[in-house]
Amino acid sequence: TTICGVIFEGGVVLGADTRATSGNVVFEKNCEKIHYIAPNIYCCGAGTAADTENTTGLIASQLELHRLSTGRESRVITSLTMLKQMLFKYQGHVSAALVLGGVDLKGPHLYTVYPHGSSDSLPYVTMGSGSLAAMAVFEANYKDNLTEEEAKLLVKQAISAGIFNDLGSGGNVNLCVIKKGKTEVIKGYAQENPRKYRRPAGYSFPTGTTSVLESKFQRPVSEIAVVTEVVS
Ligand SMILES: C#CCCCC(=O)N[C@@H](Cc1ccccc1)C(=O)N[C@@H](CC(C)C)B(O)O
Repeated sequence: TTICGVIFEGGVVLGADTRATSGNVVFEKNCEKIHYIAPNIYCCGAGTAADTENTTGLIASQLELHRLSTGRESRVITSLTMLKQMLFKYQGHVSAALVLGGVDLKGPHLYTVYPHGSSDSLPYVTMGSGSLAAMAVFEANYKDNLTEEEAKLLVKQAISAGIFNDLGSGGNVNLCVIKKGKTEVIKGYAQENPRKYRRPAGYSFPTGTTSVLESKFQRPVSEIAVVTEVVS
């Protein structure tokens, strides 16, 4: 996996690839790694798919109950505390490495959360097996006060670095742009690995190619038993 996030002048841009692996095999070519936490908070996950999905899903659910109780927009710090306290409780056995981002009344926020429960707050972050390729792009190109378009392009370049240089990453680039009062999930922002040879759309056998002699639903059961005897 290659996941990342960057803070820009109007909010946060999160990015992720779409490959799931099982050893050397591509298990899924187009999977979702940017998870909903709250209307103004999203979270990218690396590690064990089941752990990232269930951890983010549980906190999203708990935050919804919290919003219903307080009547207020969720704060990013609340989701951070809930995520890290759960991961720490499980002493790293829940393998979820997260990039948490959002915008709340205090402004834009971006964090990393590690499987053991530690976290960092930074202007740009990368996680997953492709994080070094992505971080190289950030270290070479990040600057403060990026525009939205600059931020989206930088995140796309960082994820693409993982897609092309890390075997654990691949597929498309998905983005999530979070601003005050507006969140946009962009699936397939970049699709740089098109399928070369698409197999013919369906087979075309003219009707009657294989004539149906009779349907087993018409024959009495006894006859079917006889046929089976002959075969065995
Ligand atoms: C078997 C099986 C399905 C496992 C799918 C599965 O979680 N793959 C993992 C790698 C992994 C981990 C632990 C055990 C096995 C395989 C994977 O692709 N993680 C990516 C992110 C998730 C959200 C898709 B990335 O970090 O590379």
